[in-house]
Amino acid sequence: MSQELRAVEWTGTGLALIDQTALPHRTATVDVHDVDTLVDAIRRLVVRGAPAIGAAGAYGVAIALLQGEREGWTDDEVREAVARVREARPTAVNLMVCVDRVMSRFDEGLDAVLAEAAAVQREDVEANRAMGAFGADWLLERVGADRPLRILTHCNTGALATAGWGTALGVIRELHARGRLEVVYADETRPLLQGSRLTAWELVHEGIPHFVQADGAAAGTILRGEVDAAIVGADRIAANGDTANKVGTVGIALACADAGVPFLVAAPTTTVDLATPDGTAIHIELRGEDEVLEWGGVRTAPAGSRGHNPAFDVTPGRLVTGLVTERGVLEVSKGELPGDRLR
Ligand SMILES: CSC[C@H]1O[C@H](OP(=O)(O)O)[C@H](O)[C@@H]1O
Repeated sequence: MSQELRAVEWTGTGLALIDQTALPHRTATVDVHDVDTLVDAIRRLVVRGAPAIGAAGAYGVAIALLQGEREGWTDDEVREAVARVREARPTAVNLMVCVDRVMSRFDEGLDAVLAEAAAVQREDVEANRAMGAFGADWLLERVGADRPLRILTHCNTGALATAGWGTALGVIRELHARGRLEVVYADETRPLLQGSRLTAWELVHEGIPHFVQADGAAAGTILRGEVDAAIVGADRIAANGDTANKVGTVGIALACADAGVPFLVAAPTTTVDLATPDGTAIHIELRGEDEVLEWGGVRTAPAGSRGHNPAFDVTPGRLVTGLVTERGVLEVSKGELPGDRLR
């Protein structure tokens, strides 16, 4: 059920976004008919996940066009509104790539913009399905064809984070569909708990066996040999394979390297940014201090404490065993680099 849900849905006159801040205990949608509401929804992670915000940004061009018609905006004012959508979050390159792709059809009018946005969404689901197969094939061939696998993942990379099926969670779904998944260890993923709230919600709905664990448990789980591989998503992948992903990812990669456990990144090629040479050039979003100082509106840290809240970290390409894309698996740590292979 959850694998088929649509985090981003065009209604014909606007967007219906699953409100991911409300899950798992409440299902709600946010209806979007104007640019300010869309920018707010992206910034508050109502809609989140690199490919999902890419799809939302793609349709954001149509939202700006329709609002411009209602409010009598000039083309320049519509373009300025689209730029605010494009800049709503800085790290996930999918947002910029998808907005730019749809804007290439701006002068053809609303129908062309909607057709391009629909293509963005359709192609993302197709890419995720292909990634699922490539990733499952790679894992079963390299890690263990003789028994079901134990997989660790971080944050949420499922249908909620994409146009459908998922990236890393799409590989996990594929293993489960093939009867080759024993268990998933899902990091809760502080501070916004995308793992315990969203990944667990998707896994429960599909009967996929899993544990939710504290982020701090991940390295020990890996070093004790309790998982066969780790697989995560990505928000921006540089030409040398350095990968920006949810904060906490690099610790998992370091533990995998020490334990000799494969560390896989699953992402569509729309997440690869060949214009960024390496991870030092990736803008890491710093989010509000309160997200780490409180939970559910209740302050957990004492007054006087400051919050340090980078939303992502960068895993060096040398630690990426494999980059799973819709075009196959690049063994980045062995020198198969996105910049060489994906131009
Ligand atoms: C399928 S990409 C998901 C990617 O995006 C998440 O970030 P956020 O929840 O802040 O949008 C996280 O980095 C995931 O790996």
